[in-house]
Amino acid sequence: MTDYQPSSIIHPRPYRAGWIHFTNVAPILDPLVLPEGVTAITGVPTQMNEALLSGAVDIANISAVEFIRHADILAALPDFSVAVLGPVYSVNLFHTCELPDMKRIALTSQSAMSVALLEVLLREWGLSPVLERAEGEAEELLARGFDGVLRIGDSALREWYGVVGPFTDETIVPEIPQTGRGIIVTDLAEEWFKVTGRPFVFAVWAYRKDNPPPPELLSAMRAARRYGIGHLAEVSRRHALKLGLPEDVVQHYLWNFRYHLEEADRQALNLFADRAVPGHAELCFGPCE
Ligand SMILES: C=C(O[C@@H]1C=C(C(=O)O)C=C[C@H]1O)C(=O)O
Repeated sequence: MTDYQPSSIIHPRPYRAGWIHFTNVAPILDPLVLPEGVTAITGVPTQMNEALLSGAVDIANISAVEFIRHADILAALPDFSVAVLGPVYSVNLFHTCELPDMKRIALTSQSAMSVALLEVLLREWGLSPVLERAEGEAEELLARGFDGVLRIGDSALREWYGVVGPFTDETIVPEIPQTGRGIIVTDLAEEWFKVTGRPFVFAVWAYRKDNPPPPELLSAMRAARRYGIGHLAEVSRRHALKLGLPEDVVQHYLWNFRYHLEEADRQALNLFADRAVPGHAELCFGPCE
C-alpha cells in the first residue's frame, strides 16, 4: 500500500494535536517526535472528542463513534486505528449478576465508544437496563448497588487483572479467565466478535476535512509506530512498571491491537456505524473533499 500523503499546505499557525494517551496507543505515541510546527495536548477520549469538535485541536485519536456521528465534516487517517479482533481486555463490563438480570449499569464519563458499543450489544441481547454516569472503581460501584459497571482504558485493564489474576503457569492465553472474586468481566470487544465475527475499531485519527495534517506529522507517526511495534517488549516493560502489572500481561495486551485500519477494520467500522448511528454520512478515510 502506498502511504497516503495529503497535498502540502501552509499552516498559518501550529497544527494542534490531541492525544488520548492510554497505554494502548503507547506503541505509536511514546516514540513519536513531533515535527516542527506541531503541538500536542493529551486527555481522555471524551475530552479529545470535544477538543476536536470544538476546534481546540486539529487532529486527534477520538472515539470512532464521534467520527461516525460527524462524518459530514470529519475525515479519518486511512491507516491508523486502535482496533482488535476478539477481546481487548480494557473495555469491560464488570458485573455480579448474569447479564439478563442487570437492572442498573454505571457508565464511565471518559468514553463515547464503549457506551455506543454497549448500547448496540444490549439491543442485540434484548436487554434494557437503566444506564447512568457514575465515577469510581468498579468494585466500589458494585458494592453501592449497581449491577454492572462499564470501565475503559488503563484503569479497566488494571481492574480486569485485579479480578481475574494473578495468572498461573497453567493459564493458556486464549482461555484467560473472565471471573474471579464473585465478579464477572464481560469484554465488550469479544462480545462484538461473538455477534459479528469482525474486528472492532475503538479509535481513529480524525481531523476536519478542510484541515488535513501536514505530511511531516504523518511521516513522524508512521515512523513512531514502526519503532513502537518493533520494540514492543521495551514499551511493555515501561508501561508494566507504570501500571503495576506483570510485563507479560501488558505485552499480551499490546500485541493484540490492530493499529493500521486495514480493510477488514474499515468494513467492521461501517457495520458498526450502520447499527449505532443509522443515517450517518458516508465515512471518509482521507484524503476527503
Ligand atoms: C480500547 C480502548 O479504546 C479507547 C476507547 C475509547 C472510548 O471508549 O471512547 C476511545 C478511544 C480508544 O482508544 C480503551 O480505552 O481501552
